[in-house]
Order: sequence, then structure tokens, then C-alpha cells
Amino acid sequence: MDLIRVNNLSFKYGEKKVINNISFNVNDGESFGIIGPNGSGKTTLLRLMTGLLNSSDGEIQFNGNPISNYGKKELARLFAVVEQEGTPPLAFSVEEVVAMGRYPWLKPFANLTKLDHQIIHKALTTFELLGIRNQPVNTLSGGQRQLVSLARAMVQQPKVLFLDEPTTYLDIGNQQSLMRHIRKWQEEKGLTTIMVLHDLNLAAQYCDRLVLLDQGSIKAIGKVEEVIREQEIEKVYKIKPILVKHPLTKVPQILLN
Ligand SMILES: Nc1ncnc2c1ncn2[C@@H]1O[C@H](COP(=O)(O)OP(=O)(O)OP(=O)(O)O)[C@@H](O)[C@H]1O
Repeated sequence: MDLIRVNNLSFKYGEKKVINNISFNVNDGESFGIIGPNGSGKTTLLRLMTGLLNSSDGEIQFNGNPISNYGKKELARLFAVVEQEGTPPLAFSVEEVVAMGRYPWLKPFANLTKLDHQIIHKALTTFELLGIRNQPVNTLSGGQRQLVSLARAMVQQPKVLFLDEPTTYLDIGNQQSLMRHIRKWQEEKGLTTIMVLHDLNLAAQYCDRLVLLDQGSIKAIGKVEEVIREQEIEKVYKIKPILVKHPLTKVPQILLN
């Protein structure tokens, strides 16, 4: 079932058109990846879908209603966004930043309840942040900050999780662990994830469907095997890839020639 529909969407920064009349849908509960070369419009598309950017040219619907019809707080209960450099540059502690994810659920001027604290504690435990919960976030490594952003998104209990390059700062151990956490969360809560990924092999392994952007237009969309194909990758990335099947999962993986 469609959860999000993008209809004839275009977007310009000033005179520069960066999203070019695109339409697609995201199904309820799926893991949807946005891929494409540098500057192809991935982050811009993600920000349009979350409501962080607006366009009068085209429409984005959630559950059949334009996202512009939803109030800010209502949208914050539905969508959590993990952006690159997503934690505040100030000296808030890890626990304070994670607790910020509960704000959309609090009544005006209310304090965190016992249940809120339990939810925060669970997220700190999941991402192994309990030991550094009092440390200011501006003293953390890029990878640790990424985990804090994810924990904050988790306590927000969203219906849709948007991620912009979630693995940028993570070593391969943490990359795998983050993707597995997201998968588990998805299975337990029926979460829908929409993520921008540069790593095509990771995208192939962890996404159900992909959209491949080039210069603001859709070059391919569909299941992983329909998008990660030699012709598409060669045309868009200007490389001659070697495609192999992952020995365990059988999804396509790319080797450089
Ligand atoms: N705030 C802005 N003002 C003007 N132009 C912008 C702005 N943000 C992005 N752009 C331009 O829009 C185009 C698409 O940028 P966007 O960040 O969406 O691409 P991307 O695919 O996410 O790139 P990358 O993979 O390098 O992160 C680029 O040409 C970029 O220079």
C-alpha cells in the first residue's frame, strides 16, 4: 500500500532546477533507498519529502493527504529525520539530545514522564550510549554523533524514518550494526525507512526498492535487481562496473574495474 506519493515534483534553488518533474511512491513498511551521483538532488528530494523544504511545483502526500496539510507537531510524530551533522553544535549532553526526540509527544510545558524516561533509556541502551550519556555531544566523534541522532529518532517513535547518508562516519562494524538495528526496528514496529545512500552495495543489501537519480530526474526505479544493473550504473556514474551476486543474499554487488 502507498504510504507516500510524490506527484510531478520539481524544485529550484533560485533559477537552478535541481528536481525535475519526478513521481513515485513509497510503500508502507518498506525500506526505500535514494541513490545517485554527487549533486543529483538526493538530499534536496529527501528534504522536500520531510517538509524541511517546500515546493509549489508538484505535491507530496502522506496517507493520501498533502504533507502541507499536516501541522508541524503532527508531522514530527510521523516523521523522524536523521541528517548528516544532525546533532546540535552546542554542549547538550547525549541524554539531553536523545530526550529531545520526545518533545512532539509532550503536552505543552509538561515534563518528561516515567514512560518517556524508559523509552529514552531503551534507546541509549540499544545504541550503546549509556556509558557516555552525560558527555556533551560536541565532544563526540562523527560516528558517535550519528548514533545519538539515531537514538533521538528512535524515541520519537515515528511512522517514517528519513536518513541522509547514515553510514558516512561509521566503520564497517558500526555500519552493519546500524543497518541491522534499523531492520529490526522496522520488523518490530512496521517502520518505513527512506534513506539516501552513497554506498551502492549497502543500498543493494538493505533496501527493498531503490530510485536512481541523475541531474534531478529518475533514471531507474524498482527492486534492487531492476536498478543496480550494468547499463544504468555505467550511464549515470560513468564507470564500467563489474556486477557480482552477493554469495549469501544473492543481491547485486558492484566491484570497481
Ligand atoms: N542551499 C542551496 N542553494 C543552492 N544550491 C544548492 C543548495 N543545496 C544544494 N544545491 C545544489 O543543488 C544540487 C543538488 O544538491 P543535493 O545536495 O540535493 O545533491 P546530492 O545528490 O544530495 O549531492 P551529494 O551526493 O553530493 O550529497 C547541487 O547542484 C547543489 O549544488
